[in-house]
Amino acid sequence: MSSAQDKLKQEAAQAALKFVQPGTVVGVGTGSTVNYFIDALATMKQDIEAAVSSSEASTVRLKQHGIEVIELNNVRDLPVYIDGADEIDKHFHMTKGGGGALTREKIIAAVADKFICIADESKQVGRLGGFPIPVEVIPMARSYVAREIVKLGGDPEWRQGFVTDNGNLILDVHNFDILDPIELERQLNNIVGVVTNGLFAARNADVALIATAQGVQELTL
Ligand SMILES: O=C(CO)[C@H](O)[C@H](O)COP(=O)(O)O
Repeated sequence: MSSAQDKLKQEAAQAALKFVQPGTVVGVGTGSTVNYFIDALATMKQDIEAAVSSSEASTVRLKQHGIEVIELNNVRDLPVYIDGADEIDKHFHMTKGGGGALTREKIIAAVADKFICIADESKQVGRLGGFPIPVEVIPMARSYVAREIVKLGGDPEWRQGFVTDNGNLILDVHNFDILDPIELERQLNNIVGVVTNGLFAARNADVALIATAQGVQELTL
């Protein structure tokens, strides 16, 4: 364990186990908090049917634990999706995609009945936007999308050297003044060449498990 924050991430991840329903497929996100969740999920791998994964990295870790990973296209019922966040506000709107897995994360979140967000307390914010908003972009549209984002009031920065699992690029957008996350999510997704963006507002979390020094808080709206 490298830090107090890692310990909190691990506690939030462990608390998510109670939302895993035996005999079902589990949706699994991406990131350091989710890595702890995958390790915890391994202790009950005999009880679940399989997992669907939001990234190649999570797939590797799941398989290392002997957890079967199946294609989302073969899943009809997905009771829960468990994932971290870069920021979460009081409406459970989130910024995600620090790890670049936002598109697959958003797809699985859309399919799942419940989104369980696991995070340490540093991720709680009054207003989204301190963490840059990642935007996944088709490579040939990078410059055009960047110019359109400037018109919306953001400062895009190309995450150079990074390619998503889908073969696309990421623009990290700084300095948005986010008064209405649902509207900004929609506006960004309307730019031609954008695959999706890291605002998870139209589909927010249902439950937030926030780890603090005093224990894990289970929050619902
Ligand atoms: O959206 C994500 C990856 O695309 C992660 O959930 C987010 O970046 C939080 O990561 P971590 O748990 O490492 O703090």
